[in-house]
Amino acid sequence: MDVIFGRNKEEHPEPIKAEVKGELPSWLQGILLRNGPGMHTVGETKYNHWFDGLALVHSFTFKNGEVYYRSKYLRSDTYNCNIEANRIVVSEFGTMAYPDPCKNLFAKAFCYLSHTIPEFTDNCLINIMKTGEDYYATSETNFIRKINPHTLETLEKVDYNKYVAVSLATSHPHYDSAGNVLNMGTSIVDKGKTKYVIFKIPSSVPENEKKKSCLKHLEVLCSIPSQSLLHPSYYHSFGVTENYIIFIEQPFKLDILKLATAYFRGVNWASCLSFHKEDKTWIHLIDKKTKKDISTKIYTDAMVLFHHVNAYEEDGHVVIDVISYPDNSLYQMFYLKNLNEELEKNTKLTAIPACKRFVVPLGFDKGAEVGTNLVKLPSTTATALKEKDGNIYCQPEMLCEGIELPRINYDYNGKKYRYIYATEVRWSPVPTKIAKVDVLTKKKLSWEEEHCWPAEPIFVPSPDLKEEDDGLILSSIVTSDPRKAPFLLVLDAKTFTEMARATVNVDLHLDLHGVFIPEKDLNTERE
Ligand SMILES: CC1=C(/C=C/C(C)=C/C=C/C(C)=C/C=C/C=C(C)/C=C/C=C(C)/C=C/C2=C(C)CCCC2(C)C)C(C)(C)CCC1
Ligand SMILES: [Fe+2]
Repeated sequence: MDVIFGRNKEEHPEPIKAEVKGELPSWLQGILLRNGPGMHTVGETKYNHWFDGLALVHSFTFKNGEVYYRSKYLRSDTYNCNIEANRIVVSEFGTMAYPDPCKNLFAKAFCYLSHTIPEFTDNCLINIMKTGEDYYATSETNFIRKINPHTLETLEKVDYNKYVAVSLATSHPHYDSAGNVLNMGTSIVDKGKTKYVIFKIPSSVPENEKKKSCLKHLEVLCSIPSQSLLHPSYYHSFGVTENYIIFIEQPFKLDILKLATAYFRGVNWASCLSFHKEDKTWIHLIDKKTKKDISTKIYTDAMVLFHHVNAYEEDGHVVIDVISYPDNSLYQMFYLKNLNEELEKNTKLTAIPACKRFVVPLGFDKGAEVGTNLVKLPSTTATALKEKDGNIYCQPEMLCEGIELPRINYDYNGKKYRYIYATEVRWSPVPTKIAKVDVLTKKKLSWEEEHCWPAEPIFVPSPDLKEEDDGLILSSIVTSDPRKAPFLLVLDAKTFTEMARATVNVDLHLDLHGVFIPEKDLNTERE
């Protein structure tokens, strides 16, 4: 399995024509742009964790029935410094790096404080974000990197901190119908406070500032104080509905004192995160109009979640669908020392990922008796019990087990919806299938093929979309058999049958997330 997780991948910056089998609809024109780790060894040094690898951005361009593949390492400051030194000199989440291994601790500290290496990594390997006409590679630090979506060339480095005081920000922003970005980040011990900050990046800039970036007009919408100054919660995504922003404050927390001393203690940042199974998970609903958390305190049992699927309002309730775990074993699973030939044995999750639905009642009867289930939606078995102190305790409904990397038809984001597209996983990090889950009937359709490891499936709506699932699914497929070439799979989203595949004879990397950019959104001047 080293072939898939650990081996450095070659970049292919010049377009390679793929061999298309089947029929691609003529309206499918644009670029599927994806991001993920591609290099885990630099010289003699190796990262510890799969999420540490150097960002390799790749794309499939659809043009008049043909498909072209490209890939290019993000030329981040991190990449450039590492390559120049021929060793890992910039720390990542799971790997603490020391620029000169021969130095003693004091010399190392001096080197660190004198900024001979970039302060924090700009190895943006998780996702792609669109702001206005610009595309950025993103991770979870305060740095994002602009890229050219046509050539995959790396452009300027942007520090969120110039516009909003956050040390961490998610790589799963939301977009409203006008294309404005909504994201959130954590401001750590800033002016004596630790808080979660929700901000908006407009999709356009005033006419007289045409050359400037939308980030210059970033606006803080509101913030939620962290329950603890030195132990803010870790989060990887959040949810939105028409009137609310949903933030789940899980008991998977950062320890700020440990983080601040990690470098000198010789441990990685990941070791400064811990799961407190005795704590509660708080569900915050922030009213978009008042910019405040609703007054009732809502919680559920301790859990860990990375991906929100969707959320919506229905008859005075907020419905929140997430992929959850009973602990943080997912992160442990991706340590490279486990991802070898023995992977199925070494990397066992303690529970398979579960897609759960939480339902929060809004305008409930304040005089209801303690112990009453306040959820009145007939379609769900999720409950919300009123407690003595006025808090509400939510218990979810299980929608489906064994799915991760969820996507939806994004036109239904924040609205009542029916279909989830995701990869299927059981106990180990091997994505065996892609699935379409009908949350109404709980029926599942899936696609699988021997030796195929499918990536996150992306839904592309058809131009004459009438129903939610009128469109295509795009998923890049890595193969574990070296005799079988990888390909980009195109499925009919309704029936989940194969429409076409575009095979490329390259060492395709297993990636994380991405976007499909329809031709109309592509600025052809930059080509
Ligand atoms: C802490 C801190 C810091 C740092 C930071 C960092 C460096 C971060 C990074 C981070 C990161 C970098 C993260 C990542 C994450 C990711 C995730 C969370 C993911 C998830 C995923 C999943 C869920 C998966 C899935 C899959 C695949 C991919 C394949 C196979 C199959 C499966 C499905 C399993 C600083 C210094 C600034 C300061 C402050 C604090
Ligand atoms: Fe993610």
